[in-house]
Amino acid sequence: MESSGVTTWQPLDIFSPAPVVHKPFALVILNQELKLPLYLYQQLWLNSSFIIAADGGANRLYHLSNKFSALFSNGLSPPPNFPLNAVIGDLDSLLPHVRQHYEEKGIPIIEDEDQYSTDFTKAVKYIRNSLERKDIDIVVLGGLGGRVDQGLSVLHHLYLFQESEGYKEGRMYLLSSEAVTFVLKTGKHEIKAKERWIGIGSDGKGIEKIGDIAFGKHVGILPLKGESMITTKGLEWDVKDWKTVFGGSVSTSNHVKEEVVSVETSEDVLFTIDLDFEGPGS
Ligand SMILES: Nc1ncnc2c1ncn2[C@@H]1O[C@H](COP(=O)(O)OP(=O)(O)OP(=O)(O)O)[C@@H](O)[C@H]1O
Ligand SMILES: Cc1ncc(C[n+]2csc(CCO)c2C)c(N)n1
Repeated sequence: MESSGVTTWQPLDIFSPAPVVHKPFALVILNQELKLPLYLYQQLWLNSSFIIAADGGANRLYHLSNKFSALFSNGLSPPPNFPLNAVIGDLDSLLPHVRQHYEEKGIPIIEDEDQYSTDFTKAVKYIRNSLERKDIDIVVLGGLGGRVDQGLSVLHHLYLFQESEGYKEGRMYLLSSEAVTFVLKTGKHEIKAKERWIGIGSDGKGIEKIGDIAFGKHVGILPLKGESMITTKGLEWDVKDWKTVFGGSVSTSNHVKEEVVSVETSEDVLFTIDLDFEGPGS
């Protein structure tokens, strides 16, 4: 979505029951607790076309499926189904019974012993190496909580995996239960920052329930590689030709003011905005 040199973003569209800007995306499941409500996972699965677990990420998905299936034990509506296309990694975290479960379903378990790349990067490369998915957008389920080296490695690769101009390799979104984070490359960006979706899900009692997902008000814009000059519009503390650099100034805990936030940046920066949701199944 690029018009007149402006890259537009509508990140919450990944949860939309009728996505307007997103084609089906790939999901990568990291080995981090899956804490969103059920209806949001259902919508993410409906909106995605390829789902890869990075090693122990498969344990998390297995646990999620079991947790929600338990809610559906009265048989009034079918339990949620979270299909998986492959598990990849050095497989030191994949639990034996989880491995057996997915093997019995015929899901490929791909062992890659490389000790110079993480299981997250193995998963992303696996997606990018498949011809028909080489430029698909990727939503990464996992966050920056947990191990600091892993979190920073994910951020580092969010940058490395999107090196070409114009997001030619596809865009990547890091999705935790708290926030959506993505890389703004050099240039002008407009981000729809006040969206809200009404999600429809089931609670296992045969009743369709409704939950809401929206962005919260908190925004951070952080330099990724050296210093960057940024100009923003639509935030409570807007800046103009402002130098951001670690060791100098960074914009954290800023607040969204307008429907659309615009950011112009001289170098790639990270944009993060928090999530606000309610509804059944969490
Ligand atoms: N404690 C953690 N904190 C943050 N992220 C994590 C953590 N553990 C795993 N991840 C993410 O999930 C991916 C899959 O995790 P995995 O189950 O393979 O754990 P690992 O063996 O410690 O990871 P790796 O082999 O990639 O170093 C990792 O590559 C990483 O991106
Ligand atoms: C300088 C350097 N530091 C750390 C590692 C270790 N390492 C990096 S990624 C990875 C895979 C984890 O599944 C491992 C073990 C290395 N090879 N080289």
